[in-house]
Amino acid sequence: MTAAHPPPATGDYDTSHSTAVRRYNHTYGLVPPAVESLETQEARCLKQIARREKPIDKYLYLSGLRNTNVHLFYRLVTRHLKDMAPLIYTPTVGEACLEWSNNYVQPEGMYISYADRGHIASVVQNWPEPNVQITVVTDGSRILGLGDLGINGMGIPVGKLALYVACSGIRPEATLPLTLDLGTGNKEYREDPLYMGSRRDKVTAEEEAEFLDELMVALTEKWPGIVIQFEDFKNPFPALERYQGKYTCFNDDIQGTGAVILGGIVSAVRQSGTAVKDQRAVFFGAGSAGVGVAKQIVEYFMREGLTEDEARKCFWLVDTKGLVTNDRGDKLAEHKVYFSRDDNEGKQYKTLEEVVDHVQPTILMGLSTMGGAFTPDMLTKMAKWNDRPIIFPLSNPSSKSECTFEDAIKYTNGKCLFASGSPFDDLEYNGKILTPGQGNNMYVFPGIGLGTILSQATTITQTMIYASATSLSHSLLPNETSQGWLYPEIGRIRDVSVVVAMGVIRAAQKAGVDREQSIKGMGDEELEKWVRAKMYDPMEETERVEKEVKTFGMSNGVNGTAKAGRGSHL
Ligand SMILES: NC(=O)C1=CN([C@@H]2O[C@H](COP(=O)(O)OP(=O)(O)OC[C@H]3O[C@@H](n4cnc5c(N)ncnc54)[C@H](O)[C@@H]3O)[C@@H](O)[C@H]2O)C=CC1
Ligand SMILES: CC(=O)C(=O)O
Ligand SMILES: [Mg+2]
Repeated sequence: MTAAHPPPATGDYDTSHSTAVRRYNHTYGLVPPAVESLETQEARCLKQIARREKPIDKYLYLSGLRNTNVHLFYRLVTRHLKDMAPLIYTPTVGEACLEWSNNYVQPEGMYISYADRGHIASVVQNWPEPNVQITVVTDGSRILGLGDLGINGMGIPVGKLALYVACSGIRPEATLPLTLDLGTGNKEYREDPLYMGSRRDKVTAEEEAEFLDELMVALTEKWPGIVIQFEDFKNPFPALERYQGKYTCFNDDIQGTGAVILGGIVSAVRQSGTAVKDQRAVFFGAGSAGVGVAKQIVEYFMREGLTEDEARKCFWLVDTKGLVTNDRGDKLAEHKVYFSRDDNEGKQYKTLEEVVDHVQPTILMGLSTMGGAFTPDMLTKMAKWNDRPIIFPLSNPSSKSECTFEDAIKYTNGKCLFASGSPFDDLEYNGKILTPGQGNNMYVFPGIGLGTILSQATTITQTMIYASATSLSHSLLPNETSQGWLYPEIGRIRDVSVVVAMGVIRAAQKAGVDREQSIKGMGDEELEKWVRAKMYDPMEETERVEKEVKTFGMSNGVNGTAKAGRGSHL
């Protein structure tokens, strides 16, 4: 390659490109001669996936595909999302993270180490894509329910951003998977010769805060307006508080999860037949997700007419030490204080069983990382106390789910309203096929990101997050509602993301944090068209490049240098 001809990007190797495009991109002769239809390409991929037995091998094949033919990867994922999401996201991404250093083949994102402090900006400069619009950043300290995986957590930013591209049409090259190498509390990794992160213990909270301050400046100076999504940090509350009014950022585990579960709970409460004021929710897990979800539902209960105190009192949070109470004797982490109970009359409830018996809840929510914690006995009791108990085992991946769909149905005699964080298969029960809901933030974060980018919002307000939840609940189609579904069919997620993005845009406009002037006066129909037109569609990519090369190539001669097909992370 000469300096005048930068090396082809992965999108340029697409076998659907015509000879003219291949000549233009200097890939002629670098791929097999046949010019293939999208159907032929897809058939080959599906065959290769089917040939592999283990989900992790399918994951590795798909990673390879994304890195060699990015648009084909996204064509496959968008057209087969129900089958592909469990492979590129939870549960398989959990296994991919556990084995990240062992399976490493190629760079797929950016790593910034604690040793880089003082010159983070210069590391950020190395990212080869000029127009990044969104990043998902983790320090790997709480990857799904799998604990501190250090830099092996990179699978999560990569997976979440793949969903951004597939589900809300953000262009692949506008995404930056970012993993902070701040040490790991995982001794096994630190001693593993193949582990690819720093072999030091986790930095302190103060050291991390200082590091993040520098990172936020570096990211926003390089890419003004960049949306920053915090993901899978062990204690993300302080950073969210510090940055949410200052940068265009949100925390997916607190806010995205809060919104997605709120979206499902609105339908579940309606179907449960129990009035909002009579709802009693036991939350197993009082961390980022537990508190984030509970707070979001408090807001909903208040909009339904309860006072804040009445709404707050509908929640009983349980952590490793039992029911969170004022007089438990330990110093509560700040984020738990809001829900701490004062009506326990001096009695402490140490286990989930005790709390469940004490409260007799209408809602049982699991965000604890404790697989199997919802026992048959608890599920049976939930069905005894309620016509339609709400059972949401939300921990990921599947091995951490507080119960399976099968157990929830079996022990509640098919009565429960169910959603889990990771997918479960449909189930036949009493001659009927039952479909489980997937209460996973993947239903909202793509729309939150897209709406924020398109409205050019300066910050992501609580009203924008709330709007994502209500938009999600409104996105259910009549045939989905009539079957009692709590979440839309997963294959429709691109349409759902449009609805969510529109809700987010409207909320940004109302809050006055938007900067995109051209859409201010648009009605809903016009706005929807505008949003859809802005979305990357991998199905149209071949044609788009073809046209671009025809126009651009002719005016620049055959050896043009525009990277018409660029689209990889790197
Ligand atoms: N479905 C979804 O969209 C989402 C699911 N999650 C899942 O929720 C789980 C928790 O995530 P975070 O809240 O961010 O983690 P976290 O570490 O902030 O909180 C975990 C909570 O569970 C409690 N816990 C842990 N072990 C326990 C035990 N043996 N007994 C009682 N309580 C116990 C901890 O005390 C803590 O309150 C993870 O599995 C994660 O994958 C998180 C975000 C989104
Ligand atoms: C889904 C997600 O964000 C989590 O499990 O952490
Ligand atoms: Mg997460």
